[in-house]
Amino acid sequence: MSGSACPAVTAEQMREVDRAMVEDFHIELGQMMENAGRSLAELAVNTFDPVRVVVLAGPGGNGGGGLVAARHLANRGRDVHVVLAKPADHLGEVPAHQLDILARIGVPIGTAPDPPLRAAEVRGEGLGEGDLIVDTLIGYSLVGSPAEPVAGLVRWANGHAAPVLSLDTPSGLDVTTGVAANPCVRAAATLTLALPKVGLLGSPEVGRLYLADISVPPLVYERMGIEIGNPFGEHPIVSLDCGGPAS
Ligand SMILES: NC(=O)C1=CN([C@@H]2O[C@H](COP(=O)(O)OP(=O)(O)OC[C@H]3O[C@@H](n4cnc5c(N)ncnc54)[C@H](O)[C@@H]3O)[C@@H](O)[C@H]2O)[C@@H](O)CC1
Ligand SMILES: [K+]
Repeated sequence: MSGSACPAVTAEQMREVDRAMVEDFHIELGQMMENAGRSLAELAVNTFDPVRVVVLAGPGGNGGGGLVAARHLANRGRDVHVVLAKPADHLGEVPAHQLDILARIGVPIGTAPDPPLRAAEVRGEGLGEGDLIVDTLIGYSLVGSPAEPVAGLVRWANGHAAPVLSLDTPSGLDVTTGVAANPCVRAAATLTLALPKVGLLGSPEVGRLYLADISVPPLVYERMGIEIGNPFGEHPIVSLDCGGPAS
């Protein structure tokens, strides 16, 4: 599927999709987040095959998807380290549930600025090209330019040789206008959810663009007058460049 052939939506339209999912169809946020995070982990393994992964997680729905991905990556034998942008008590209810699970299964969790991560870097054990940074700091609810401590994590990610995989959008990129804030994550790949967002198409910060199913019933789109066809007819993750299953 080419990016231009697929209908793209604004943040406002995507928010309406998410509202309809929860309120009209009773598909819970946690279900969508599980789909998002599992697909993110799948893409991370299939595309980057990392040994070590640092998951940067914001307090909202985007970060929640990152915490789900962290669980799946740890289950699949990857050395995962989570860095929260805000203290745990700032997380929304559903992301907080995901964090609780991670703590119970023993995934290391730090809060920015993250002393263990910095100590490892001082010892020369910083991330290299074979490792991966997963960016789930801010999604479609970005307002203005990333503020500290998110901004520091964005700069940290951009300063590493390790590639960055972003969820929904590179953090700092406005999904509607396509304007990249300062700072903005420069992703090697971005997995966006349900439908591409207009601001992602053609943006150099996005890298390779993939699309994941979060189980939106066709009726949601029909009611909004959006014709999407059947992008996930063969696979729950598709590349918007080549149209095939992500490999
Ligand atoms: N809402 C939903 O129903 C779903 C959302 N999902 C994911 O959740 C995202 C949307 O979630 P939310 O609406 O909770 O919000 P986000 O996770 O996009 O971000 C909101 C958080 O970012 C902070 N923030 C915003 N602008 C900032 C700035 N300039 N500097 C520093 N912090 C800033 C806000 O204070 C807030 O804590 C989507 O992009 C998608 O990735 C998916 O998990 C699936 C379903
Ligand atoms: K993001």
